Amino acid sequence: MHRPVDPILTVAQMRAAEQTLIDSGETVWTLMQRAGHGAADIIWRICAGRSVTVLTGPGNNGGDGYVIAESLRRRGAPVKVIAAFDPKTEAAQQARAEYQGEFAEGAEGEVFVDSLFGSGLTRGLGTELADRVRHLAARHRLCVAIDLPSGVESDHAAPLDPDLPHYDCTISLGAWKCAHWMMPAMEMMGRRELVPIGIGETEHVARLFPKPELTVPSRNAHKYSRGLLALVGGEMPGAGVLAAQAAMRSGAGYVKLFSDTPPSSLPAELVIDRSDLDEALDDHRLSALAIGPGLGRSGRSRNRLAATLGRDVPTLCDADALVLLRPAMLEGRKSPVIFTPHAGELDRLFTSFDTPEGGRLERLLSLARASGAVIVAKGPDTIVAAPDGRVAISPPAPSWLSVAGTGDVLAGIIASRLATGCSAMDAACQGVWLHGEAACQAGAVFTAGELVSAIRSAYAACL
Ligand SMILES: NC(=O)C1=CN([C@@H]2O[C@H](COP(=O)(O)OP(=O)(O)OC[C@H]3O[C@@H](n4cnc5c(N)ncnc54)[C@H](OP(=O)(O)O)[C@@H]3O)[C@@H](O)[C@H]2O)[C@@H](O)CC1
Ligand SMILES: Nc1ncnc2c1ncn2[C@@H]1O[C@H](COP(=O)(O)OP(=O)(O)O)[C@@H](O)[C@H]1O
Repeated sequence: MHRPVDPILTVAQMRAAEQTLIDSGETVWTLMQRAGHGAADIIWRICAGRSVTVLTGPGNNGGDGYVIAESLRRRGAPVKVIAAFDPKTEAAQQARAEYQGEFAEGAEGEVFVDSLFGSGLTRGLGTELADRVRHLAARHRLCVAIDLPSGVESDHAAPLDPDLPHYDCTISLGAWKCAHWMMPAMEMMGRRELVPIGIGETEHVARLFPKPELTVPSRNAHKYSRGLLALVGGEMPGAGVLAAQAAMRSGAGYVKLFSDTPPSSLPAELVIDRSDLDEALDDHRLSALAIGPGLGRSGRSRNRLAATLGRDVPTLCDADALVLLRPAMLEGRKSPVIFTPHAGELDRLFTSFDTPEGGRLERLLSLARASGAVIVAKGPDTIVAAPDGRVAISPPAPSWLSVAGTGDVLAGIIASRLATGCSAMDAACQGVWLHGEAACQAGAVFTAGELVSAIRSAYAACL
């Protein structure tokens, strides 16, 4: 992936980025103007002449609200401001002074703009303010949050009060923040819009990963040059077959299943190697291995995992492999490893690798460093963390993925990308993206098998 991708900043990183702009000659006022006018452009399109109520707070987020209100007023939109606080910062006071429109105490209308608190939130709203926000949200047809919904602590993506409203649109100012893309807060955001305010390349905690750019096989490609992937099966080989079917559609030229007890019905193109695992693993042409789907948790399964990880070949571990995995099994390895845990498997990995408590991103990075593996933390907000400190967050995938077997499909896709020669980080990001896109293409209520069928069109969309 070579395209520039969107950085995601912590609140401290956002402040540092704003300070860099101020050091280069901008002022908070000019930045607020840029942010407010950019947000007003979006709200103007949303309100389409309908009445707008802007709730303002004491800080610069409130200041943005006044800039938005004045900008909409000048264009002829019916606007009212509800000032929950007097402005405290210089820029917010200036914005308040320039606003020439109406004020109200309470209002009903079409569009509610929440400009109460943004990244400066230091505590929960408390009953009175939270009630006020809920009440206003309920009395307007559309709700728009400026920068962040009020009451959301951004770095941990945490709503600090119960039952805060869900918004139709959240307009992020300057750069994305963690809460825009991480659960549980991301659920409240609605459509996300970003207003640039001139922030350049900056220190960031994570990136939002973009659509991968895949290529057609070279003219002289053959099955081995495109990558030989072996899925190491176990006690329940059906899951391995599902992963293999996904892998066969995700780039690798040759996919084998190492299993001495394969299911009776198999796709004709899937090659089964029933020989002793050590013998099968001796193939020097193997470009990647994957183990976990259907492995089981017996002593034999543990031995198969140890034998697999004992080969210094890029390897993906999923499902039962993550439960059986012990740090000693990775000793001496030089080739990359990818772990694809769901929340329960992730907790076990934190225990196995003695990962210190901490914020979610911090903890994933600690696990990546301790294990040397790229971690794909699956869920509604899949996060990929690498041992070198890189973190990428997936754009949200359809919740129809919450059905048995879709994790096996993801494991097959990522392992296939790994077999093609991608780095572990690229394989993980490309795989998660293809999986999410396949889910979009599959529509509603699909099975894991139907998701596999949709990989082809997801792949084609990346060529
Ligand atoms: N800086 C820039 O260059 C630009 C910044 N921009 C904008 O600024 C926003 C950040 O502004 P900000 O730092 O002033 O914080 P903001 O969210 O308005 O609130 C802080 C105030 O609220 C108060 N407070 C906090 N929590 C509270 C609670 N629960 N209940 C009650 N009070 C509470 C807190 O007071 P204190 O904690 O001291 O009591 C303080 O007075 C950012 O999101 C973006 O919209 C853009 O204009 C672009 C340029
Ligand atoms: N609510 C959801 N929204 C988006 N993606 C989801 C959701 N629930 C699960 N997924 C995705 O579906 C897959 C489920 O994987 P996993 O839990 O390992 O299932 P299984 O073990 O049954 O194959 C993961 O890729 C996960 O990110």
